[in-house]
Amino acid sequence: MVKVLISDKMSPKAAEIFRQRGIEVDELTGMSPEELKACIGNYDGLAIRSSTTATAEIIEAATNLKVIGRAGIGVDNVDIPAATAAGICVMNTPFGNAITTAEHAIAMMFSLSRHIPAADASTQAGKWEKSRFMGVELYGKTLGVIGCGNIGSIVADRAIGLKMKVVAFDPFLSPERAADLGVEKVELDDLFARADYITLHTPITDGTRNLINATNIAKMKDGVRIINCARGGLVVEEDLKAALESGKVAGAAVDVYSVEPAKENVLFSLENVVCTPHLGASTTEAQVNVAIQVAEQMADYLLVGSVTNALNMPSVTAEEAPKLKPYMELAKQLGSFAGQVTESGLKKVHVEYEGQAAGLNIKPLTAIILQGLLGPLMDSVNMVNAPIVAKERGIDVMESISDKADDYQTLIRLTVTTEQRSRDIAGTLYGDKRPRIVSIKGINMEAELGPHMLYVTNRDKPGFIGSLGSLLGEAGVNIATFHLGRHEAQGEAIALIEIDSSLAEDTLEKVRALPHVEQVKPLAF
Ligand SMILES: NC(=O)c1ccc[n+]([C@@H]2O[C@H](COP(=O)([O-])OP(=O)(O)OC[C@H]3O[C@@H](n4cnc5c(N)ncnc54)[C@H](O)[C@@H]3O)[C@@H](O)[C@H]2O)c1
Ligand SMILES: O=C(O)[C@H](O)COP(=O)(O)O
Repeated sequence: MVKVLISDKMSPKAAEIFRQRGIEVDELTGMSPEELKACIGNYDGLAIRSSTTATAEIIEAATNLKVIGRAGIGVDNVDIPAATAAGICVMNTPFGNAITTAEHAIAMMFSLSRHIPAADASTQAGKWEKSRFMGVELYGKTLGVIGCGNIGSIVADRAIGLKMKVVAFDPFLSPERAADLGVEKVELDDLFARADYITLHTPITDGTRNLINATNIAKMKDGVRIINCARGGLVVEEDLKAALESGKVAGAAVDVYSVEPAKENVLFSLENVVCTPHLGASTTEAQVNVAIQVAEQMADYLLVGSVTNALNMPSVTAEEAPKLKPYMELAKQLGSFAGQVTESGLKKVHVEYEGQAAGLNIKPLTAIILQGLLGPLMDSVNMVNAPIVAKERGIDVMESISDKADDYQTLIRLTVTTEQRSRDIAGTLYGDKRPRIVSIKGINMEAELGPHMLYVTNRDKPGFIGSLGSLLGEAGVNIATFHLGRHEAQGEAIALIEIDSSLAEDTLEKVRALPHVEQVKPLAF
């Protein structure tokens, strides 16, 4: 039975959905990394929020893991390259908590402007410090949004509703989208120079880490207020502390920290700082949204093979998954066949999808062809990492589609170019949806591949088939099917033979020694 571990506190909806879909669920929250490492090998899926860190070490121990689902947006707590290398799909729920987080940023902006947390504490302590908590209006102020994606654009929309002027810096924000949102797209230094409030909504990347540092703070307006509901690592906390103490920055509202859980932090106890414990996504609505979404996505992946919101593999809808299934098998066979007969450095791979195959979602099919192709040549290649491995090895991968498939309704043709030669193999599916190989090196044949195959290329001469049959018979090897093809009489010919057991090395040598034989390869599928 498929098993999933929920290792962070999540709406009960997630476990409910897994169980409804016939998946066994354990909810073990608050585990130490050692405890997680000890048990992760039992699970096919891992559902997390931000408290669990899926390190390379955890992933190495996750010998059965197929999917990590993040009930939320940020995946900086998952070692995606390690997951990819291990063939584990990593998915998140990119929209489920966006409104909630944007609302938190707006709430933080108000809290900061009107000192609400400090005023609340003071008032409830019996003081009546009316003059201590003089605030500022948001009306007419300029808000600088850094990162204008899902959350940043909702923040911008709400701020425009509050009659603020919004300027945004985001290298991927198109002028059209900026116009639609009603924001002014600006360069970063311009934003620093103009904003009364700055709110951060980028992921943490090499380009955004430590973005709010002493140098950039110096470019900001005196009395600027900064809101961070994205990731702690965007801010050099010591630099922000110094700027808050000097008054350069009038206030900061902080939901996320460089180290979490933040039991202590240099920003704590400063008069003009408002802090929340990573609450951006913590509303009933958002948590139900992300829990339902992550459980459905993970269950779909584990049970149906559909892929939604994955960060390291192509998407496959639930509707596409059953249609793709037999093609996946065909793609795997084509790739694996080519990989097993390829002996020198791969330079180029061309996959042609013809007829009905041309109408499919071809990305996952190409990925599985590459897995089959590279698998016999290198360790640890899987459908998730195969396209990356191919790119890293400098293998040029080309895909093309054509409505026409000559004699077939549907066809996939794989052409592999090595340092020495080009080889092609094509396959189809008939009504029974079982893959058939219909051409190898341009020689037509029709073969189903079994677990043990023998691939022989030879000159087409009388007597060859008999002597091969006798040799296998004498070696006690039973022939299940025998497929032949040739270019022309006496020309290049191919025999593809399914045998009931693998061949011993000495038998293989005898086959190689038969007259007119050019190449002999045992193949396993
Ligand atoms: N506090 C919370 O609880 C909470 C909740 C949800 C999300 N988040 C954080 O918020 C971040 C943003 O979420 P989102 O859904 O809006 O993501 P998103 O991917 O929709 O938007 C991020 C935007 O940042 C932009 N960007 C990337 N590099 C940039 C750079 N160097 N400078 C400026 N912009 C840059 C991207 O182009 C993109 O438009 C997430 O990565 C996550 O870490 C925090
Ligand atoms: O990236 C996110 O979705 C937020 O940081 C929310 O994190 P959480 O699920 O731990 O609240």
